[in-house]
Amino acid sequence: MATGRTHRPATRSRGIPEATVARLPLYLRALTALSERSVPTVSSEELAAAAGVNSAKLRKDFSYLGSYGTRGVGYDVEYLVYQISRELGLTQDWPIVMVGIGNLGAALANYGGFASRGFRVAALLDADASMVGRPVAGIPVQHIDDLEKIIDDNGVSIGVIATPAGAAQQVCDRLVAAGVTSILNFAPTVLSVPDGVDVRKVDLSIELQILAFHEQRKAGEDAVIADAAVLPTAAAVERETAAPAARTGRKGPDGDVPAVMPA
Ligand SMILES: NC(=O)c1ccc[n+]([C@@H]2O[C@H](COP(=O)([O-])OP(=O)(O)OC[C@H]3O[C@@H](n4cnc5c(N)ncnc54)[C@H](O)[C@@H]3O)[C@@H](O)[C@H]2O)c1
Repeated sequence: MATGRTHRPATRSRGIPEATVARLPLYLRALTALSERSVPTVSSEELAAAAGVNSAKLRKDFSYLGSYGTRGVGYDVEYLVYQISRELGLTQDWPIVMVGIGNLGAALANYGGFASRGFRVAALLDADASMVGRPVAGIPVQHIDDLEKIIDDNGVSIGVIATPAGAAQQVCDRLVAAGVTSILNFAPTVLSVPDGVDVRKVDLSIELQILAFHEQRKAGEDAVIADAAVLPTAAAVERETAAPAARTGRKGPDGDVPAVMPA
């Protein structure tokens, strides 16, 4: 039994590496913005910059799609939108269910970006009976007891979990038993799923912790720079220490008296 992230080989059966698949939504987002501005073509450099990806990587990624662009013209924006959408399986609608309609679940349900990208919310489910029938984003919340029937009736293969961590595994097991094969998990816990089930995990606090790590490192570098900045002033110290050194005859390793001792 596998756990955690998406359980797929590094290369998909059609020969597109998983890392390329992960970048396709970035290209699609940038291309959709260009398409909305009626931009007909885009160079690999412009698109790479808009997607926040290295342009050589972009050209390599597009070669897997059989898309090479036209020298001097670039890539046809509309065609590339179609190609990437097709590759990502977005040319069809995907019904999804969301489980756990609290603060986060309600915010997700209200997010317009799912529908515009072909993800239709088939049902919002919660274990709290007092929430049943209450509309969230115009969709009445249904009880978790109806999960199996809803999944079956709507042909749902993607489930979103936004329950407390303690309930997430049990919800996951029910989703999988009912036929769901892809899960987007917002609960801060690692889910165990059988082979053939994909789990993607979103955890904003982990992203923040990574940013905190970089902030800390930047602060450390700034401190080093600040220390370096005081070195000229330390030259004064050097001048001061030079006199006693001259008196004692002590020398630094390169013949000079060290201005500042390492901390
Ligand atoms: N991934 C992230 O970045 C991120 C951000 C915020 C919150 N979270 C996580 O998302 C989850 C929800 O957070 P929240 O603030 O919306 O909590 P919340 O308490 O407001 O909502 C949780 C909802 O889940 C329901 N629920 C509980 N057990 C259930 C079950 N077995 N079946 C169906 N529904 C059930 C509750 O009735 C409630 O409506 C938590 O696990 C939280 O840690 C993750």
